[in-house]
Amino acid sequence: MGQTLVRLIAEDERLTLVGALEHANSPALNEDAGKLAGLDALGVKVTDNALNVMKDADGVIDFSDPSASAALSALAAQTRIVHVIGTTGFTADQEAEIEAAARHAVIVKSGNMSLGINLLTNLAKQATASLDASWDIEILDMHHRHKVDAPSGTALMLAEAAAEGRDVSLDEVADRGRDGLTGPREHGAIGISALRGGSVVGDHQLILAGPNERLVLSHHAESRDIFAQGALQAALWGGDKSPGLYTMSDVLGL
Ligand SMILES: NC(=O)C1=CN([C@@H]2O[C@H](COP(=O)(O)OP(=O)(O)OC[C@H]3O[C@@H](n4cnc5c(N)ncnc54)[C@H](OP(=O)(O)O)[C@@H]3O)[C@@H](O)[C@H]2O)C=CC1
Ligand SMILES: O=C(O)C1=N[C@H](C(=O)O)C[C@H](O)C1
Repeated sequence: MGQTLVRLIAEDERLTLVGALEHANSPALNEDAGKLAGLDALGVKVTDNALNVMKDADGVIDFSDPSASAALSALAAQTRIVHVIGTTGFTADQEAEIEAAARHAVIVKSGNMSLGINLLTNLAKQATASLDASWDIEILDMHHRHKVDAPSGTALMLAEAAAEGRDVSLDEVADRGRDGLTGPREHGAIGISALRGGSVVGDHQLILAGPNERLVLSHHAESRDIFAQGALQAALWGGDKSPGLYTMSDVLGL
């Protein structure tokens, strides 16, 4: 995602790349961010000194790792810049750290930055609010073989929306990953499953399996550009907002 962002920022005259961050052991340190993204040199060297970069920036766009994103949110609070978080796979404690940082910085966080998925999330809520619990809800994600977290952040967004539509707590009804002699499906459960393989950018389905009919809401990401475009839109949107924790629905006005 870093390389995709560098490319799209270089193409957008509203935006200037002032830094590119990696961790202290990254082989990319001191490399030119433009060259790493397959462009001409941009004169921006990759660094692990986040504070140094952030003090000169209006925003930081972050698709990295949960502990890195939680730490970065504290620096965003310190430097008062917009923090766009696309990273997925947070623990409850890391979510709480980000919420605390959002008292001092504009933080836009979403498990999926694309317009299509954020619209689908609304549709998921509408569909599950309209159908009773005789319709079983199953959510499926498929991603490339390099993805390290499961289920995807998007699958969890869809599950939250489905639970909200049905007016139940996701924690109480989520059924994550079946294996072995599971017994019959729990009435009212929201099933969440993950497939990994190949170079799939990101496929999601919300399946409503009812008595004698099945409704499938699905989204296929065809390029990672859609996530980067959403993140850049969020960074620009956040520029004149008050500190707080926002979502892509806020950015898109959905
Ligand atoms: N919300 C959305 O729309 C999207 C979210 N994502 C999420 O974004 C995250 C990253 O995805 P992706 O780009 O595919 O993953 P990659 O592994 O390709 O990129 C993550 C990068 O972050 C680096 N990194 C790890 N720790 C730190 C740190 N402490 N400080 C700075 N950089 C660090 C990694 O370095 P190294 O490889 O050396 O460890 C790597 O270069 C994932 O959580 C993914 O689920 C992805 C796409 C869209
Ligand atoms: O890791 C990815 O690639 C993606 N992660 C996000 C997720 O966990 O939902 C968004 C997108 O599907 C790509």
